[in-house]
Amino acid sequence: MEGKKEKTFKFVIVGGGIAGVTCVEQLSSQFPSEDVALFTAGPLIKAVTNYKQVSRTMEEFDVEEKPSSVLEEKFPNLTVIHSAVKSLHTHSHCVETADGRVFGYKKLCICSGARPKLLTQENPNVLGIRDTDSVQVFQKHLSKARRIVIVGNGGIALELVYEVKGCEVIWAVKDKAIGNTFFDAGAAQFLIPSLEANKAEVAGPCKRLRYTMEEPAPDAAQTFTADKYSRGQNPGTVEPGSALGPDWHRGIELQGAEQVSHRVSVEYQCEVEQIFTSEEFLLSSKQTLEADTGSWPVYVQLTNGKTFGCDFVVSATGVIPNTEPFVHGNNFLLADDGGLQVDDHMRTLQPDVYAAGDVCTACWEHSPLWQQMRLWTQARQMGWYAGRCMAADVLSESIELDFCFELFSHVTKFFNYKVVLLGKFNAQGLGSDHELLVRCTKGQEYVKVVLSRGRMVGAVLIGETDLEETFENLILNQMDLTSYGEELLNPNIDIEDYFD
Ligand SMILES: Cc1cc2nc3c(=O)[nH]c(=O)nc-3n(C[C@H](O)[C@H](O)[C@H](O)COP(=O)(O)OP(=O)(O)OC[C@H]3O[C@@H](n4cnc5c(N)ncnc54)[C@H](O)[C@@H]3O)c2cc1C
Ligand SMILES: NC(=O)c1ccc[n+]([C@@H]2O[C@H](COP(=O)([O-])OP(=O)(O)OC[C@H]3O[C@@H](n4cnc5c(N)ncnc54)[C@H](O)[C@@H]3O)[C@@H](O)[C@H]2O)c1
Repeated sequence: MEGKKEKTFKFVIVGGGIAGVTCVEQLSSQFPSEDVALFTAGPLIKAVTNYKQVSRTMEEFDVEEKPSSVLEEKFPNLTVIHSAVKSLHTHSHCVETADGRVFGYKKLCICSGARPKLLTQENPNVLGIRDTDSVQVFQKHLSKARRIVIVGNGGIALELVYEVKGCEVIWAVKDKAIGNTFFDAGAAQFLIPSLEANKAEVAGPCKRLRYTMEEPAPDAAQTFTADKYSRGQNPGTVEPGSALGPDWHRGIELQGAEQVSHRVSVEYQCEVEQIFTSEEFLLSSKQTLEADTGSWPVYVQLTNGKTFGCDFVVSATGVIPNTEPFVHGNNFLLADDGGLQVDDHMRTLQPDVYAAGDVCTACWEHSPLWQQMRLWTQARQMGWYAGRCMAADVLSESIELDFCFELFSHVTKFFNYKVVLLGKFNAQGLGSDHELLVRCTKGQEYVKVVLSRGRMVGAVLIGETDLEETFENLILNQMDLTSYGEELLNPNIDIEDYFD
């Protein structure tokens, strides 16, 4: 470390995403006379607004991207430092920023998020989507594209295959069914017709989290231009911005160069064998191209033997936690997924260093009905709980693991259907020790319940089922449902009244 310590803060939080901002809000309001600092790479922060607890574990909120001055105005004890943290020195309790300044901390919370785990870093035509910058790049490429290949079967791929128009989409998935990260083959079958149909122009009513940006106006067609929100504001930085979130594509023009509305072909059970530039492809041109003539900027060879030329590839293949600046020279434990391991008080292995959100991996013994997924809701919950744990440590108080970690719940939207996931919604970790009850009305709803030893342990609800609160209660109270059998999903029974 080169510089001299400029100042020591009682609390330092790194990262202006949902986890970091929530942690800052918690600490700044609980300790109004202590110095709190937020270090963040970008000029904007993410703020949770209109927060509403809709049931015991489900919550709704909007997310807004705002200038950090909004936070400083709200909390006079907060200083926002717009520089990335370059290194952490846990022995001397200080951090060094990219512009060479050094600051001390008493307690530190790392909320540096994650970045796309790209199939390759080498090819400029392989894109990831994470923050506003990466959407600009994606949008610019898409506007000239006739065909793209999307690889991955999780949240981003599901959103893109539904939203992108004016361009042919080849969707390569490892699994037998689409959307494997979020649901099973039955739900996938329910959703597939939506991919084939022309999208309804106006979104139907749907309760879910909403994501907004300060400008431009909501619902206006949105085209990002290079001078706004761009790296140009932060010359020379390569740090990732905060993750986009729910409804990020709303109002953004995701239009390719063609007039087709929606053309998606799914390649199941395959991975990417190799990616070629056009030059490499010419040199190695032993492969037969699928449905094709002409030349493309990039070629994707899949493990099913097919090779597609396309304008660009979207690597929607998960994330890697941003741990690099913090681990060097320190003794952190990293989990298999690359996250900083934290215990049930969000503490890392290093004294006075906590972590929350996408950068961390929850390594406490989980409740049998909860699992970590790198989601907006969990980033908020972890940031808030980390703040409370830091406060409890300072005040030498004890604190119990928050109730939100008791039951996994996620409310989102795919293919314009409301999707609610509860508990072990995909029977995760249950082996054969479970049974499934399914009710499906084509085009309307898909309801799946996971039962283990007669108790409900998980559910997938697609459509406006209005079953989420009742099922949440049944999962939480672990009532023996054996005697109800399949009646549990009988559409002629008002289940809410039944269990009242
Ligand atoms: C396209 C997309 C759609 C999504 N949709 C949903 C959804 O519908 N529902 C849902 O629940 N979740 C969704 N997610 C996931 C959700 O957005 C993330 O899980 C969540 O935002 C993570 O928040 P975070 O604060 O942990 O990290 P981030 O939002 O990644 O924030 C990290 C912050 O740390 C800063 N930073 C990084 N390194 C440094 C450093 N060295 N020094 C200083 N600052 C640093 C970054 O600039 C950033 O401000 C989506 C994600 C993406 C990418
Ligand atoms: N509505 C939502 O809840 C929502 C929407 C978008 C994104 N997100 C979140 O944003 C983050 C990023 O989204 P994402 O879709 O990239 O991640 P994800 O974790 O949701 O899905 C990653 C997918 O990529 C596949 N994969 C991984 N490596 C691969 C490889 N080498 N080849 C082929 N497939 C591979 C995985 O099997 C998985 O299907 C995630 O944390 C996700 O939960 C959530």
